[in-house]
Amino acid sequence: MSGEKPLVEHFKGVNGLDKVVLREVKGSSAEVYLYGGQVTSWKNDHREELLFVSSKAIFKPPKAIRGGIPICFPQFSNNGPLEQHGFARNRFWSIDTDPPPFPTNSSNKAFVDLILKTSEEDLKIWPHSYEFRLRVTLGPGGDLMLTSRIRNTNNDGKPFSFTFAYHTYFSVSDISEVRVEGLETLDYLDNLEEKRRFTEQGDAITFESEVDKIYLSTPTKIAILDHEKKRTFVLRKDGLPDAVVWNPWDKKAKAMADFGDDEYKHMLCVEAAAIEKPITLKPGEEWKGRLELSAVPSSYCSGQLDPQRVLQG
Ligand SMILES: O=P(O)(O)OC[C@H]1O[C@H](O)[C@H](O)[C@@H](O)[C@@H]1O
Repeated sequence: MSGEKPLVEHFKGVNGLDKVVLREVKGSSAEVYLYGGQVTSWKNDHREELLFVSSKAIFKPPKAIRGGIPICFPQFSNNGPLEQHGFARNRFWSIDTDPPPFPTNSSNKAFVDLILKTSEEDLKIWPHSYEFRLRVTLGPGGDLMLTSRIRNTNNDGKPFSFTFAYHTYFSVSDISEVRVEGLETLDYLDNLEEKRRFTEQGDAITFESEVDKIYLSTPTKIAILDHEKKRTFVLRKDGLPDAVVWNPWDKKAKAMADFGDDEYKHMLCVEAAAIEKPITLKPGEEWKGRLELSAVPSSYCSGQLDPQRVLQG
């Protein structure tokens, strides 16, 4: 081991906030802030950043960090009485030193376990006792995997319900060069049309204006093709039937204090989520939601390959 960097290291990040850095021998890495339990960086083995974080992101409570992978829990968006996207993204998580075992691939050695639990303060706004365990793993090939395990620990016998999203901000070369595959022909709720339900028409999804849609009952695999970068992100998910696609475009970008005016050109959110049908847990029950991201150089970005093969392969 001498001379080799450890796979998991603890550092102070922006504003002295604690962060954990995961590395793999070939050079890929990931960073996780305890604030928000939020992944803020994922780099491939060429050390290229794959996630978008705004240059104006505010790393300071109570503001959530703008970019990376914020966790929306126990409420997605404004679909309920809580603050937008719930409170998990602006709470301090802890390192989970003794996580209950769950099946994993033994070749995955770069991982960190975080935990968020009920606090006296949060009981006032969401009167439920829970344990939220998050494992972030960087695979030997540079894949990024997030597993959330949420348990109802109420001792008053009461169930609780929640909605959830991994609000992933992908870094893209130019939004007008990007195509999303896997959501064609699906039904979606349009947040820009009072959450009315529509059916997606036509081919793969491309971008030329603001978009804020919740696609329903989506396949487990979605691809984001970046023609200019010749890179494809493949998103695989489990336990998360919905997928949000969001780009604020120019006007909304200008209205956000923690987002640069032109940054909308270089990001796209595709969010594995459970929104339409909230998850309900009885005391003692646990829910699991998994997201797996990979970034592959894409010769098939040229459109020469059948996208169905890409999605099913
Ligand atoms: O500004 P935030 O609270 O982080 O939300 C950013 C965006 O998140 C999701 O994608 C929602 O669908 C959007 O409606 C919202 O604007």
